[in-house]
Amino acid sequence: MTIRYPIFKNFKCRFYSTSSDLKAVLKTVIPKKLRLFEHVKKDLSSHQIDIQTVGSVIGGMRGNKAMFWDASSVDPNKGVTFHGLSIEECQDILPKSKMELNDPKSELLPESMLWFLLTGCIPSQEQIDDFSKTLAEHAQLPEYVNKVLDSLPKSLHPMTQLSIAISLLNNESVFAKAYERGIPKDEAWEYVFEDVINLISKLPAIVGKIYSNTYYNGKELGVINKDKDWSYNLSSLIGFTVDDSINHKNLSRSQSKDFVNLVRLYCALHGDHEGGNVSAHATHLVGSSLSDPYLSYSAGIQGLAGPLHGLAAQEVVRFILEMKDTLDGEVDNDAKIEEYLWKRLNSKRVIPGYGHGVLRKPDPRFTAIIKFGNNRPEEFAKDRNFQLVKKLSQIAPGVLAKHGKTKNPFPNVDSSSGILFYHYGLKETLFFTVIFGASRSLGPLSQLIWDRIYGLPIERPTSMDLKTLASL
Ligand SMILES: CC(=O)SCCNC(=O)CCNC(=O)[C@H](O)C(C)(C)COP(=O)(O)OP(=O)(O)OC[C@H]1O[C@@H](n2cnc3c(N)ncnc32)[C@H](O)[C@@H]1OP(=O)(O)O
Ligand SMILES: O=C([O-])CC(=O)C(=O)O
Repeated sequence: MTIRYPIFKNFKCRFYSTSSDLKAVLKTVIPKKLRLFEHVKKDLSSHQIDIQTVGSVIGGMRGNKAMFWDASSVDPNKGVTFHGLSIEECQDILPKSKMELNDPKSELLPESMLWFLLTGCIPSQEQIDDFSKTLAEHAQLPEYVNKVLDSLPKSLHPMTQLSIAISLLNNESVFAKAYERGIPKDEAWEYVFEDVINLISKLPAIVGKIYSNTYYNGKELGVINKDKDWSYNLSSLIGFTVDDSINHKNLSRSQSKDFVNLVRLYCALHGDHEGGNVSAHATHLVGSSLSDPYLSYSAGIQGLAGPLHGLAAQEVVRFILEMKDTLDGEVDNDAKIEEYLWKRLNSKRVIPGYGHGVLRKPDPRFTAIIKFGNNRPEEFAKDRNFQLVKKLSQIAPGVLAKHGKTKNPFPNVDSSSGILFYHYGLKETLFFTVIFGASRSLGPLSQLIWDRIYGLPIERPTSMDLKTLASL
């Protein structure tokens, strides 16, 4: 058995376990983390971190270091790191599909990212092969979830359907049942763990069902293959694989492989972005009242469904397509693009896919996704939408800087991803954020398990009224 130990600086997993049982591996990591947590709680609780300002209280708590989140952090200039590793480092070191080990274009698996986020340990290929199988074995949806999804109007936004499906699964919650029965606080995480794995296992089937119901009259588009990874199965269930789906977009074998790898990359990269973003924060907040993982993540999904957050993924594609029409296909006409952007800004609308609450440089996730397209010139060299996305990333920062409002005129992750899915035939723009919703489960739900391991309290900040603020 090959075991891949972490090779990066400052990154040691002393209690590395070869078990293919994720929970067993997690148990080896817990004691050390708990000791550190106890030290922080006991010895450092009164240490001051930052000065609180009125601007932050009325300004969306921007810059307020008020949350505890362990698996990822976001540097304004460098972007996200996962347990200290950059995107490229994760791409290099996290296990890929066992079927594509020798393919340089094969991407890291979201389940590898989940394992890493949760344990801080780099999983071996064998661990991930087994874990993918476990996820696939639990993928089937209970019949009542299918029935409720079937009963929803096709006009209901796919993100609303997603939050409904996830909420419904609260009926399965072993944590909620155990709590009702009465469990000691320090055992809660074990039930939360089970719910989290069950929920993540079922996301491909939920995504597939919503896609099929909304756009294909409920027709079965593909099946789960228990020997395949989570992203492959998600791709099959929306009809994009050659062997396990109807392949309704007539993708060649190589295009279908690309599509699956795009889903893998997209989902691994969108998995976590520290704790303060709306979807992560909402999941954490709701979970702090001991709502089970299904209810907590459903709240996260409802936050992701806002256009300033995850829904920007859909808004960008619509924006790019509309702009291309207006430009009459002249996607390299800088002057016309600038004019288009100014028209939008002057009508007091945002440029979707640009700006960020934390980042102050181009989002490295944007860059990684553009690289995915650049590495496939046979597909993307002539794709005018892709060309326009790249062109825009050269022109929009100058325009936004001149406009002078946004603190960050650079592209964020949402500005590139959708148009690549679009290229392979996934053209239903309202659906893009649903894939984001499947991926964002990785980080916030891992943190939710740790929230219960640490026994974090209910989140309850204090609010202030205008009169009090005005009198400061
Ligand atoms: C996965 C993700 O969630 S990534 C973000 C996805 N969202 C988008 O792409 C939507 C477009 N972007 C935005 O609306 C913002 O940049 C956000 C929501 C991402 C961040 O918001 P903030 O932290 O408040 O940004 P910032 O402090 O720079 O905002 C200052 C001003 O610039 C404006 N601004 C920020 N970004 C943009 C933009 N892309 N286009 C036009 N104006 C913008 C804000 O609306 C705000 O205007 P106001 O003073 O009239 O209220
Ligand atoms: O960090 C944020 O606020 C938004 C974002 O990019 C994400 O959640 O991925």
